[in-house]
Amino acid sequence: MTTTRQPLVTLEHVDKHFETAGKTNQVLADISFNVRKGEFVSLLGESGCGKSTILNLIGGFERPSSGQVLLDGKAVRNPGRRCVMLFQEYGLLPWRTVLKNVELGLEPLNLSSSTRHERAMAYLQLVGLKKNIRQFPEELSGGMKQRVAIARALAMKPELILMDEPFAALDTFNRYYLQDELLRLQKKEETTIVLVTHDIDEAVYLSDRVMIMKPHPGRISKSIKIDPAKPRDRSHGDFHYYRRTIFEEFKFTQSHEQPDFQI
Ligand SMILES: Nc1ncnc2c1ncn2[C@@H]1O[C@H](COP(=O)(O)OP(=O)(O)OP(=O)(O)O)[C@@H](O)[C@H]1O
Repeated sequence: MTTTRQPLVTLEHVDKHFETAGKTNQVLADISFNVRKGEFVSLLGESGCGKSTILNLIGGFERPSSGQVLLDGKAVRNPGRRCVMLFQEYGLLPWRTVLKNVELGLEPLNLSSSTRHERAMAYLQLVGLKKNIRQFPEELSGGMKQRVAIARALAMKPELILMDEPFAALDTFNRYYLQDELLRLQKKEETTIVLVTHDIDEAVYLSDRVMIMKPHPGRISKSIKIDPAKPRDRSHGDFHYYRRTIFEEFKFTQSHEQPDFQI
């Protein structure tokens, strides 16, 4: 969509290792890629190949062992307000209601309390939780908790959203609905999104580019540009072409075991 724009995110020759029980575990090797402003990029790869670690590096929650991670040309050293991370485990505060959890993300933004309330309500309506605003997280299903987390991230209107399997706990109907809403809002607000997923269908539906990762150590093996205009038709031949192209990338390297993908 916005392929002529400047990079917002740049990874240059990033290596990452962790020291665990006296042993070095090299998780990422020589990762280099850009994400342009307004672009939607997915990271797709088997469990443990380092996808979440890449998000943590971009978000400033981890530092590279070597190489660098840049946001708008400046080295990322800490988490900042320009970027919101949507965690797998929702990150909701159990003692705050649904509404107060969404308002929480807006508290540092210096908005009036009425603006904060209105914005939180608008995004809760978007994710279909307007009737649940006074409930607490423990009273919600996993999918509902994730919808609260999505509403909170979107309400903050960040330049960059990092999403770690945000739709995995949702049923198909809610997943498709929220995927469409996410694309609509992303286009309107020109948000840049990096998504981690195991779901090939989801990656093809949402992304401008899919980065395929291979493990041990984690590296980018291929970058596939997804050309058809959005919203895409999941039943169209083009869509199946991209699904098949991506699936083939895994099929021949993992013949010893079943890939943990949804297709
Ligand atoms: N803070 C940490 N300390 C030690 N090891 C870590 C840490 N974070 C991640 N790892 C290791 O790095 C490797 C990659 O983990 P990561 O969560 O990035 O993979 P992933 O591809 O996102 O996996 P999944 O799809 O299962 O979420 C794993 O072996 C994991 O144990």
